Amino acid sequence: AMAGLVSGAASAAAPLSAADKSEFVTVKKTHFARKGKTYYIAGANFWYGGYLGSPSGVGERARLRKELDTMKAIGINNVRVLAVSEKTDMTSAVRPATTNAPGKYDEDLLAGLDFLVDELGKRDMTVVLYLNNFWQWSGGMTQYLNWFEGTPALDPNVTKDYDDYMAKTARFYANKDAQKEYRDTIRKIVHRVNTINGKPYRDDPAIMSWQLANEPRPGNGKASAKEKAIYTTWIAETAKYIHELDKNHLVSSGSEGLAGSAQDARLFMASHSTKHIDYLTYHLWPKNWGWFDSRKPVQSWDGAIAKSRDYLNSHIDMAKTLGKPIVLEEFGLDRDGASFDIKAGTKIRDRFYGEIFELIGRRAAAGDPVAGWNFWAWGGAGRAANADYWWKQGNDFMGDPPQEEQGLYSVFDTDASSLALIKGHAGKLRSLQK
Ligand SMILES: O=C1NC[C@H](CO)[C@@H](O)[C@@H]1O
Repeated sequence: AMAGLVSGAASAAAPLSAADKSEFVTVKKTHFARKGKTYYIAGANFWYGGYLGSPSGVGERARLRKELDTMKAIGINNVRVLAVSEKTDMTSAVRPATTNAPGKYDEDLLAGLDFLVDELGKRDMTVVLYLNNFWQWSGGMTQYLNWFEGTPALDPNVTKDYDDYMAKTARFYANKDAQKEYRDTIRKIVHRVNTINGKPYRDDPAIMSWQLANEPRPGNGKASAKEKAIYTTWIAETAKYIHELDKNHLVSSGSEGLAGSAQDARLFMASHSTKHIDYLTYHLWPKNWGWFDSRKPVQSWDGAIAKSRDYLNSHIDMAKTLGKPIVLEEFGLDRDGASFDIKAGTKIRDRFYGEIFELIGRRAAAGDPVAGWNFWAWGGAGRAANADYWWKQGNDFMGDPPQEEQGLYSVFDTDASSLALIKGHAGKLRSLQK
C-alpha cells in the first residue's frame, strides 16, 4: 500500500535564484518561494475574516486586528478565508452574503475583505481566498443551482441525506448559466481594487492564491465516469480562466484529496495534473470520516491515527509523483468528551495536532513536496451564544461555520496548550525557510 511509503531520495527544496525574490508566493519545483526564500505555510482557517473587516453590520474591525495580532504572535503566517458567499434561505448558512442575487453584491461585506487583505499585508501575512463552496454553509453551489435550475437549495442538516446532496450539487459544474454567473463573480473579485489601500487585488502579494471552492467534490462516492470527467474539465478550465485574469497569483482547487475524489486516486491525480493548478491541497477529518469516535477516544485512537498517517503519507507521495507542492489546508478534531463547551479540555486534540505537525514537519525537513499546513479553525475571541451551540444571525463568528455546533472544532484564544503547540510547530517550519 502507498501508506507509510516514505519517499526514497528526498527531493530537497531546489536552491532559489535571485529571480525568486518576488514578493508574490510562487512555486519553484515542489516548494513555495517568497522574497527569495522557500516559504512554508503555518496557517489557520479563518473563514469569517472578511466578515469581521466589514465597516458596518457584522464588522468588528477591532476584534479582527486583535485576532491577526494574536495569530502573528504565535507565528501563523497565512489564513484561509471565504471570499464569496451567496444569499440563501437555508438555516445552516451564514448571513449576510457577499452575493445577494446574481450580479447583486454587498459592497459593505466586500469592503470587509479589502480591510482583511490590507491588514494582512501590514503583518506580512498571506491569504488563500476561496471563491465558492461545495457545502451549504455559505450558500455555495447548491444556491447557484437554486438560482439557475430552480431546484431548492439543499441543506443536508435538514435533508439528512449527504449522498443525495453531493450528487445534486455536482450538477453545478455542467450548468452553463451557473458557470457564467460564477465566472462573472470570480472576475469581480479577482479584478477588485481594494477600497482601503487602493491596490488592485491582482497586484497584491498579501494574496497567496485563488481557490476554486471549499472542498469541491465530483459528486458522491459513486460518482460516474462522466461526472468525474466533468469535474476534471471544470477544475482545469476554471483555473485557466483565473490565470488569464491574474498573472501574479497561484491557483488551487480546494480539494480534500482522496476523500473529495470519490476515493479515486486516479481522479485526484488526473484532476490536478493540469498546469493551471499550481499546488495541491488535501484535508484530514478523522471524526467526520468515521475513523475517530470522540465518545470512545481510547478504543478508536489507534485506528484513527494510523489512517491519518496513511492519508498524509499517501498524499505527499502523490504530490511527489505530480511534482507539485501540497498543503494540508484543513485538519481538526473536537474537544475532550465530544464537548462543544469552551471549558472542556483539548488533550486529545492537542495529541492529534502534535502527531500531524510532527509528520508534516518530518517530511518537510526531508525535502518532500510538503508546503505546510492550516489547522481548522481559528475561534479566537469568538464565543458560543446559545445553550444548543447553534449559530444565529448576530452571534459571534468563530472557526465553526453555521452548519456546525459553535465550538466543535474551534481553537479559542483561551486554549493555551493548543496555541503553544501551534506556536512551536510554526517555528519549526519557519526554521526550514532559507
Ligand atoms: O471545509 C470544511 N471541512 C470540514 C469542516 C469541519 O467539519 C467544515 O466546517 C467545512 O465545511
